[in-house]
Amino acid sequence: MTGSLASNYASWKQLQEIYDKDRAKIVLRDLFAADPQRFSKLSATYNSQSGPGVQILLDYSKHLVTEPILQKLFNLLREAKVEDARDKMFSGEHINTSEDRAVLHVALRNFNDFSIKEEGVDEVSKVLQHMKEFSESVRSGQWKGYTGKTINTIVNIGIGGSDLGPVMVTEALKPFSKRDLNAHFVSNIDGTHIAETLRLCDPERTLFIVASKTFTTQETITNAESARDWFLGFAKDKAHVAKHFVALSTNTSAVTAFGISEANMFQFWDWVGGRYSLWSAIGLSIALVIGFDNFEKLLRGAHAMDQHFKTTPLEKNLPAIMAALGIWYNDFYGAQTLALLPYDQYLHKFADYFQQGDMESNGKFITKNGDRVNYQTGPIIWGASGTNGQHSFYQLIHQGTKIIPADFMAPATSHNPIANSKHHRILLSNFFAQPEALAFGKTEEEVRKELGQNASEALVKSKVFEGNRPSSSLMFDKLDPATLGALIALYEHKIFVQGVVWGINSFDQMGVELGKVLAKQILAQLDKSDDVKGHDSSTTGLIHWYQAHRKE
Ligand SMILES: O=P(O)(O)OC[C@H]1O[C@H](O)[C@@H](O)[C@@H](O)[C@@H]1O
Repeated sequence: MTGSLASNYASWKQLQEIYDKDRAKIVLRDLFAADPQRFSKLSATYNSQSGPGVQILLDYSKHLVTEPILQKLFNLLREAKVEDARDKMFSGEHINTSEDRAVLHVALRNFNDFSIKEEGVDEVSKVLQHMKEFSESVRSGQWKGYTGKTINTIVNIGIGGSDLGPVMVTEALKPFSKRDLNAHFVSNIDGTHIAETLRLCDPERTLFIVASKTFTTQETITNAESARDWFLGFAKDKAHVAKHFVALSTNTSAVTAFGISEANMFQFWDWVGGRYSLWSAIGLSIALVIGFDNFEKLLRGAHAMDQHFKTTPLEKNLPAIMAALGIWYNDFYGAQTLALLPYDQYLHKFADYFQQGDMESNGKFITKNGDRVNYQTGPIIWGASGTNGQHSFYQLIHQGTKIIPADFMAPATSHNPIANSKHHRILLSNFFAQPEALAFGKTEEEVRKELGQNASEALVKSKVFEGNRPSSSLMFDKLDPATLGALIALYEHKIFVQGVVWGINSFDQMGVELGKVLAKQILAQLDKSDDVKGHDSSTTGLIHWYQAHRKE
């Protein structure tokens, strides 16, 4: 079986030929010199067609592409039937084939716009209403803890998709937050995480949000049980749990078995993937922190990007353009990674968030048909906010031996225009300078001119920047809820398009399961050295060393 492999497409083969034959000719200095219109040709502006107005500029002119290459990349998307797959997703077809599920995070932010027939979709607005009422009652002080005090701290207990989205979004939208409501996020099973968080909490004024799609995740359930034990150490009476614990889940029976009543449960559905769930009840901590109206703006911003993705021809479709460029580097240039580099401190968790979003979605070597791919699939996602990264890893991006495509992003206006916007102007000058330096570098001739005749050969060589290092630049007005919603949806759909081209299922996560199963087996063997069975000598040796050294 090789029918499902992307490398069989005619356009893939043509792209390979171009790469093999012409890549030495793809030089950004020359391409820009030859065409003064390159920026206007290879940039696109997104204007939201609904919801709060959002504009995003995508400049992709500093990429190692020509117009014919781009055309071939769009041909590839068409050959892979991206538009067809997109329509299937939006109509609720079970495109998550291995789990026989629809993929409908778009339905969570749809506001009854597209017609989608799938069980649960008609309950979305009811859950949103529940989230609205609950978040308003906590924020207004109407909701009281067991001693009649208002809530001043929320603790979201969840991991993976039930943690990273709320963490990233609440950080990104801090300017919209209720500053006197503390928000903490506990994810790691390491007892240090919950212990250090509980030190910051007053049991009379803390609300725990247990966020787990399955409600069986070992880390989350263990952390939630420890939080409940800690709480009952003060409150004593189990009846008080109802005032301090709520659950976000698809699993009603497990939630009630934990002791949280159905009235305090916020439901979602199996067609919401964990890493696509911040739009669902999993976003409750977001609604609590920024208020429901802002949460709704986040959803509306994402929905407007959904409309763009659904209706815009591929050549002007931002997610499709970004997906196409990613494929060019990943599959032809052999790039291993994609760096996400936001020049906005509020986006400092953006790369962490899309590490799961992209890598859990497209880190697959088997196609939906069961073929092993003979090309690269999802990239390694990493990054940090600017300008911090410049003082750490940018050296390698500029002068290292690897090609590292990067997405730079920045707002035109800062939420904190302190010192007369001096900080923001310095920040943005870096945001403009880095992609320029990466693309155009510094030639030997330029270095010699700068250093003068007496400079040693070695010094001259060490200061040469080859350039031709590709990047996108994304700009938006100001980081507000709708803009963030649009940005997240943009990357979600980029991931989707790439998954379709590679022929993989971007919506299961079988790879996460093996580690979980093995850890459970080992947990049962940790007490006695004789119980340690069925492992290789390395694993056995490590467990024995732990057993000989532990002090508790
Ligand atoms: O919300 P849950 O069910 O606790 O899952 C949390 C996480 O578990 C696993 O790591 C994966 O399945 C992730 O996709 C998921 O986000």
